[in-house]
Amino acid sequence: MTAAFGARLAAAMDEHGPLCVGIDPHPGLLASWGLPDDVGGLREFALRVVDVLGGRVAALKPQSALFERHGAAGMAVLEDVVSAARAAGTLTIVDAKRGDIGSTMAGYADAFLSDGSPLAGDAVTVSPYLGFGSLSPAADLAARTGRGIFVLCLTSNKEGHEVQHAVGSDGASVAASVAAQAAVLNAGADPMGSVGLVVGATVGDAVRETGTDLEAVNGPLLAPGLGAQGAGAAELAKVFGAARPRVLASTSRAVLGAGPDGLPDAARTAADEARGALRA
Ligand SMILES: O=c1ccn([C@@H]2O[C@H](COP(=O)(O)O)[C@@H](O)[C@H]2O)c(=O)[nH]1
Repeated sequence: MTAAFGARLAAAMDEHGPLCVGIDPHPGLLASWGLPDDVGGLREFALRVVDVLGGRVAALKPQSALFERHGAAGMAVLEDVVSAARAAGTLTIVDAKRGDIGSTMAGYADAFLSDGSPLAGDAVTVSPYLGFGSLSPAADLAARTGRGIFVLCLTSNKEGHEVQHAVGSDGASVAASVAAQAAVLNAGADPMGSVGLVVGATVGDAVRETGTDLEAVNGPLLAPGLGAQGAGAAELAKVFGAARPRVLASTSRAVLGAGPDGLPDAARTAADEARGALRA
């Protein structure tokens, strides 16, 4: 039986440091790598990232949107990325941000979390804005297959504020409520559970302002926003406070922009910065 995602991610972070590199094949990045913005360019770019960084970072995070924009052939490349990363022994978090009513969520869960699905990496990002309970099919299937989910909690974009800081009739903010429900699913897991949260490194004081208890979550905290979105080591340390040991810092364009030859150094520097910032 495969070990639970939380345990596998904790081991990968111990071995490689707390860095996840996003595979975001933006048209501008393809151009800067001298590649065409077509499915051939996409394939070369994405598989090169896996080839160079596989076995060097805790996780890779392919951004589904940038594969989907190439249609079915782009999705086939995403499947190849997941498979190549698995062969390299590197965890993948497919950043697809899926969320729907429970019956449809079961379909997304099958696609991204079931054994034998070519799109199933080790974890997938999901959106709780149809209600946290609507994610149950994904949380249940992830638990059964040793995979994980990352639930959007405090996203790195400024527009997330209007939804995530809103306060419900119980007096709790939406973000705090998402975190509390993740904590229930992770209760008792050791070294940590497989239900993670997405909390941007750019969110400033939002954790405190929303009363979100990240320490209680007992799951991984995926922190995008480093580099291209403006956050650095200082922001990372400040946002997460005492929850730092469970943070998986994530960066895409800032590392990918170094080009294929510069990738190893850029990833190493980013990993060192994240490790320094998150050392408790
Ligand atoms: O709150 C969130 C959730 C997800 N993301 C994703 O992470 C990467 C960030 O890319 P950069 O190039 O490092 O800015 C991208 O795929 C986003 O969709 C996020 O940024 N914020």
